[in-house]
Amino acid sequence: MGRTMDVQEDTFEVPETFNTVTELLKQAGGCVATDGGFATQLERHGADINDPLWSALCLITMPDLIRTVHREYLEAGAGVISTASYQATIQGFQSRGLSVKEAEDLLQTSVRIAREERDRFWKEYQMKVHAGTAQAGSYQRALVGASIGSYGAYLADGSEYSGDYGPSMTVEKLKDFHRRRLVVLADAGPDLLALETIPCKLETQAIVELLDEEKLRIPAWVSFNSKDGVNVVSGDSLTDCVALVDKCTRVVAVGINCTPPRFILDLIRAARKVTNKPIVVYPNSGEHYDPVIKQWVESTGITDTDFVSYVHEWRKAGAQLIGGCCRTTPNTIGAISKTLHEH
Ligand code: MET
Ligand SMILES: [Zn+2]
Repeated sequence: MGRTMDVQEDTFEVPETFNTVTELLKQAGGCVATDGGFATQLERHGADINDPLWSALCLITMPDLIRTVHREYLEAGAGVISTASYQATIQGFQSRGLSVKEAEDLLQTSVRIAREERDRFWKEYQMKVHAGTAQAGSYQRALVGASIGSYGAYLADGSEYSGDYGPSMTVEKLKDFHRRRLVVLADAGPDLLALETIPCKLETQAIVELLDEEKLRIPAWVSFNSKDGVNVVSGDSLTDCVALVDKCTRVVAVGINCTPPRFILDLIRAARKVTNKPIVVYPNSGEHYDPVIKQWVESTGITDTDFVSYVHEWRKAGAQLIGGCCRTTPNTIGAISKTLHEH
């Protein structure tokens, strides 16, 4: 009898663990699943987020649903979960009549909820392993990535898919836009800052300068989107953007998100030429987002099975963190996670 079956939850000691991407990848054998479409899954549960705050609206209206979605992705095998803060900005909350303090509290709440769900899930899993009802190694303790959308996501006018911020935009203005949110989210104690759907070089420059200027203790990943498999959506060169990020020691992974799966392989290969940092890819389902009607146009996308058939190629080309973005679900992530465990 090597195991005690009757451990009490309140006395169970969760083993010491890690919180870096490097350790996570080591534990996972070199490649790990991330989560999938967060806003997508809120909508599948019936949340109406057709709103400038998008998924961040649920921080005000349905925090319990945010917990549920995190939980679903953890159960599916996500080794990184991203918070509900993608489109949560102090400016955006203020325009809804909230004070700066209330807005900052909501940003912190997004991290707190994700951490709590991660800790709860991990503790329950450890107890099951201890009791012999779950296999060790089926899950890694997930990292919490504080999601930070681009300036275009805040504008909620589709410019996160065009990268067109107009001729008067500058690096300084973009730094001013991002600065306080980055600091508040980093102070809330996520494992990393997940800068996502970055559409142009100007914003990339702003981000890397800001990460260094603010000397944030929390590392970051920076992820771009593309609509042609060569450049980021603004038309700026992906390799230029990745090379900028590569120089920043606070960046622990770089990648591609919210981009059709068919473009991902070429983008990984291009990125690999200019960085040795771990590559993260979390494509959307391949469906097309129409910013005018603010809807994803169905029937252009691929199924979860098709999606998974790409995973080996992506891994072989150097992707080490693989998940999904808009229109992917816990099913997609479950399938990716299963495939990664088989190899
Ligand atoms: C427009 S990309 C959205 C990324 C965000 N993490 C989400 O899945 O909701
Ligand atoms: Zn997306």
